[in-house]
Amino acid sequence: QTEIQWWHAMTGANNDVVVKLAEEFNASQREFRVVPTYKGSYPDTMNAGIAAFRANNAPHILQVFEVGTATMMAARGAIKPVYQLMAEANEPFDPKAYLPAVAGYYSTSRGEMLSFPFNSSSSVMWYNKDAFRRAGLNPDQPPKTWPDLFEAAKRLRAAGFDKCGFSSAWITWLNLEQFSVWHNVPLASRANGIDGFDTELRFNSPLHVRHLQNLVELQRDNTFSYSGRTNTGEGRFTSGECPIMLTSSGFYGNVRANAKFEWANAPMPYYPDVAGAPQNSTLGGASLWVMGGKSAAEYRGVARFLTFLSSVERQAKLHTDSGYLPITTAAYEQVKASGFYRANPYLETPILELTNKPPTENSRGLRLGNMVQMRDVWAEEMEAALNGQKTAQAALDAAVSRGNVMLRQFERTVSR
Ligand SMILES: O=P(O)(O)OC[C@H](O)CO
Repeated sequence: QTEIQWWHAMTGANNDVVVKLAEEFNASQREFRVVPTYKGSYPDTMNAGIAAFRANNAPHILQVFEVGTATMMAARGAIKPVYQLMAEANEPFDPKAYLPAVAGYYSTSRGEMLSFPFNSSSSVMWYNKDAFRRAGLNPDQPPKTWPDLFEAAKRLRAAGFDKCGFSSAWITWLNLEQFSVWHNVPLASRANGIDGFDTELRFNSPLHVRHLQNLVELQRDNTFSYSGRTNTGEGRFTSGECPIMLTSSGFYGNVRANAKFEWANAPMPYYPDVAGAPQNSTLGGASLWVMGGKSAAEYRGVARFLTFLSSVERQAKLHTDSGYLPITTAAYEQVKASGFYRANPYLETPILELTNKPPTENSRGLRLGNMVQMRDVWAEEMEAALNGQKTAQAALDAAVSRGNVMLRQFERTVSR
């Protein structure tokens, strides 16, 4: 049997999904064996994959979150483009089968899909309906705007959620990246880097500063409570500590398994005085990158596995089990036709956000080199504001200028 190593970053209910998919594939044929291995958070998994490639012992398949896309795309020798892999192995593969937002994210400007969409998400607002009742808030009318959310969070705090009125996982994803896209303001020039690596960061605008300043002020009495740079703080929602948590739609599996209260989700909030908001959201989650330098037999196995993952039934199930998106049009249509969303409307929230309006230059997506490292710098600066060490303006100015230096470093690396 030829072994196919699959490194991933999924925990809890989503780890179960990954393990089950590998088991099903292994049971469906005898030639190949897919071995999934959890390698830590998204940044850790990506770093482990890159380090292993340098040491000549990369896995065959590496799950990389959306922020690693530009880096992986530029790492030409290190990866085997998926469109090429599938063509060489004579496996059917049609980029047009995917939802346009999904295909666009992982394709070159020539329409070549370089990685395989697996778990695409968008960010939503999860909320605890029981907590809303306790605070005298209508559980069927979640806040739509940031000012409404702040008011609701104050009421929740006063009703006993004194450690956390609301919180956000992935601080930069929700409060800089999706925030910019949702408000149709640039995170960076050149369509957020999609039109070229010669892009400059733009998120120190008055709107961005106002939002961070609001978080800083609300944090003084725990109306807002910081939950870190990745998704490790999400458990504060399921434990009941934070009654509102902004994070991925892919949190669904863990919410369903662990929350002991009635819950729902709703679209991300927006500032109502921003013309055109809400715009549309952009893609989160991850895709599968096939690593370079493997044998023809191994690549045949990888291609077979990707075909296995492409079945409409399997994609529909991945969506309804995990809250990640139905990434193909066929899977979405199948789930819609089954009436599933009538009973589970919260699984459609991220799709409605993504397709809320036709995308603009500011909302097609993001493609920034060195973004994994940049996110740490952005978060560090936001933390400095939240800790009272810097003003919101100074923090975002520093995040932008430090980030621009990293963008120029990346540009020099790719043009070499
Ligand atoms: O929790 P996920 O898998 O939807 O990922 C969230 C963000 O996209 C990470 O950058």
